[in-house]
Amino acid sequence: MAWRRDSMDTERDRSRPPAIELRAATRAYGRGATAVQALRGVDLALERGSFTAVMGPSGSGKSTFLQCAAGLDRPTSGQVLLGGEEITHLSEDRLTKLRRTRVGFVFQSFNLLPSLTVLQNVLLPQRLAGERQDRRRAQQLLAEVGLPDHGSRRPGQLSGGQQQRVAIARALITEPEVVFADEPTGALDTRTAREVLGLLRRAVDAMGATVVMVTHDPVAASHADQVLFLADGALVGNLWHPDPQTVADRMVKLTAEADEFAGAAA
Ligand SMILES: Nc1ncnc2c1ncn2[C@@H]1O[C@H](COP(=O)(O)OP(=O)(O)OP(=O)(O)O)[C@@H](O)[C@H]1O
Repeated sequence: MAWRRDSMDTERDRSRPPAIELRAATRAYGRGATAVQALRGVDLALERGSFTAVMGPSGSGKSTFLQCAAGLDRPTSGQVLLGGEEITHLSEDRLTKLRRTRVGFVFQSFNLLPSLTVLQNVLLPQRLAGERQDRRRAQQLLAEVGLPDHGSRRPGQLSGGQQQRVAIARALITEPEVVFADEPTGALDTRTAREVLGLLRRAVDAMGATVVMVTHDPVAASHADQVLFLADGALVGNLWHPDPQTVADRMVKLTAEADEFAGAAA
């Protein structure tokens, strides 16, 4: 059963390196006096089988963090390790391969290819990586996300929530080390959003997937094990076992501080 992980896996996980690690990661856009410090020395390690939400005021560096951690962008200095392997200095070709096989992505806008069937979309990462396309696993994943009979349809024939379920199946097909989700519920209504978050939670609990999710929504964040808070490019706090109200209170405080800072700088 694709969702179940056995206790042996849990034992093994303890002796394995973190799924993702950042060491003193910085990212500056531009140079000299006009440079923007989007990340200012971020240190963190996220264990395999964990679900982490990343929050922060607008412009705090969440997208930059996600892009550097996922190998879509390179930090200006510092290191990013995926499953213990330093990826900062990999060639473009190797980074591209890594993104196709060792990292999964779920985007706000689903990003399915409209001309492919649902099943072909799920298989796309394996196809792009030149790997054997495991139709059985793709079908199984579609069943797991509640779409057992939708494989031959086109994305345009599905609702937004169903498309996001397909995107989750696609993100899991290669058994990636980390699934990065960027506002995965931003385009969904409340009930559908809850279902999608429940699926991400199940992927972590039952499959041992590791999920890192950027979100503005305290309710979405409360599905994670931990929330990391970013402000002005730095990690300024975290919250284990988050509840929506505590997350919302922290965000109000951080946003007020960011506005105050921006006001003082203007
Ligand atoms: N390509 C770029 N060139 C210059 N500055 C950039 C670039 N991308 C981001 N920035 C700046 O870096 C900082 C962090 O941006 P980032 O998009 O990572 O923040 P964010 O927390 O994801 O914001 P939001 O919640 O609004 O999406 C901001 O000051 C932003 O203006």
